[in-house]
Amino acid sequence: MLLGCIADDFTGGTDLASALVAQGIRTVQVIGVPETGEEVVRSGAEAVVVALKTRTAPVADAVEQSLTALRWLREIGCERYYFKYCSTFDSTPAGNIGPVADALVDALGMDFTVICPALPANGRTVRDGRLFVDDAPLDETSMRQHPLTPMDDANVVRLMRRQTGSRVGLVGHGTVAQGPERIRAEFGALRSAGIRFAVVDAIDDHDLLAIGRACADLPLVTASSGLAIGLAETPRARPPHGLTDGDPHTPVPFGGARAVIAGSCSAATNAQVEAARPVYPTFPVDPCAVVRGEDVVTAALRWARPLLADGPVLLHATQPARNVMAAKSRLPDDTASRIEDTLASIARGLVDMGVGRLIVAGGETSGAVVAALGVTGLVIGPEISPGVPWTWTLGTPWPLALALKSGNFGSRDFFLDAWERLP
Ligand SMILES: Nc1ncnc2c1ncn2[C@@H]1O[C@H](COP(=O)(O)OP(=O)(O)O)[C@@H](O)[C@H]1O
Ligand SMILES: O=C(O)[C@@H](O)C(=O)COP(=O)(O)O
Repeated sequence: MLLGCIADDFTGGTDLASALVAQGIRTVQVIGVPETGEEVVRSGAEAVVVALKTRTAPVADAVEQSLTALRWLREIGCERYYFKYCSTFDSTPAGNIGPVADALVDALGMDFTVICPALPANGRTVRDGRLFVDDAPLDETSMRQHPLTPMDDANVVRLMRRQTGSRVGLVGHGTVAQGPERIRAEFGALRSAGIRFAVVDAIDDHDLLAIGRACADLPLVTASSGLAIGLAETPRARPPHGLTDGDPHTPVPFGGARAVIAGSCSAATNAQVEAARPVYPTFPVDPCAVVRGEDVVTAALRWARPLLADGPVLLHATQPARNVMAAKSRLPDDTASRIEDTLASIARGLVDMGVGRLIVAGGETSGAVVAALGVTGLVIGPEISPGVPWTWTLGTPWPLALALKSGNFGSRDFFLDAWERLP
């Protein structure tokens, strides 16, 4: 059975695709909705991830794009669906998780599904409906100061209730710990009581396996990538592989110069920039210069050109989240998207100058960069750290090695060590 996945951003897409590949599921990731499904069907994929950039889009736009993706996935023969959002439930005050989940449930003629953001591999757990990052409630982490999706509440039930008129319930850990049959019975009880969305507690992968089994009859689940471990009917012992492994068309990245572009202001990316700054030549992209309309792209590329032959370069707009919040009232509303455009143009210029191995930090930033590079699909390669694989690009004149890193993923030395995972 073909599993059709809709991811609300591009780093989230590679996170999910990598988790599915690790389950032995042949997975392909496409960027946006392709014109035709022929190539995907021919590839023999068992799962398809459609990566959208809908997390911070206006609600109606996010809903429409997600429904278009669902229609396409149905056309190519999918029978089960997975709406992937962030393990820190990143959303704007108006949505988009609730409205998109409602629209997908309606379109599939369902009346019930799960809300399961837990991702224990990266420290995200849900206890009594509250989302924790390691031991801190979500609203006490740097996510409170996120430039686009500040999270001021850790209670996922409440967050969902803000975003949907549908009824939201909770399956607590006491139930989850009793295993799939008990969870399924609780789903039945909630459903009979008119609950449409059940937020499900999960503390570890054992819980996610049980929840995955309990979801076996649901045509749609909504979750972070965590639930992927519970979805393989029988987890296979195959070694992890990408879509085209063993296929004569497997793209081979040509190598080329190395660069890191960081547009995330999340805590992990700040630490990674700090660790790389003493080691790599570094170009800070100044948000004030961007909003003043200075030609930051030309300046950055002129700076990078003579350095590329000697090793990786780092270009970042990254600043501590508290500084970004403090500057917010002085900068125009479209600052974040102008920075994304700037970083995307820099990425494009770097690739034209011979960069063939590129790390991009930040989900929205990755969306902008991937669009500027004309990438149509990604072949999933080796995992660098949980949720971040190397990928090979499809649709570019030659395959690039691209790592799309979620803002808060990866260890402090990620930018320094990631290259070692490349074949
Ligand atoms: N110094 C800054 N000031 C304001 N916004 C910024 C700054 N640096 C980056 N941004 C914007 O913040 C957003 C970060 O989002 P994203 O790339 O998704 O990172 P993350 O994965 O951490 O959520 C992007 O829109 C980016 O352009
Ligand atoms: O689920 C997750 O945490 C990630 O897959 C993800 O979506 C992170 O988003 P960004 O931090 O915006 O990259």
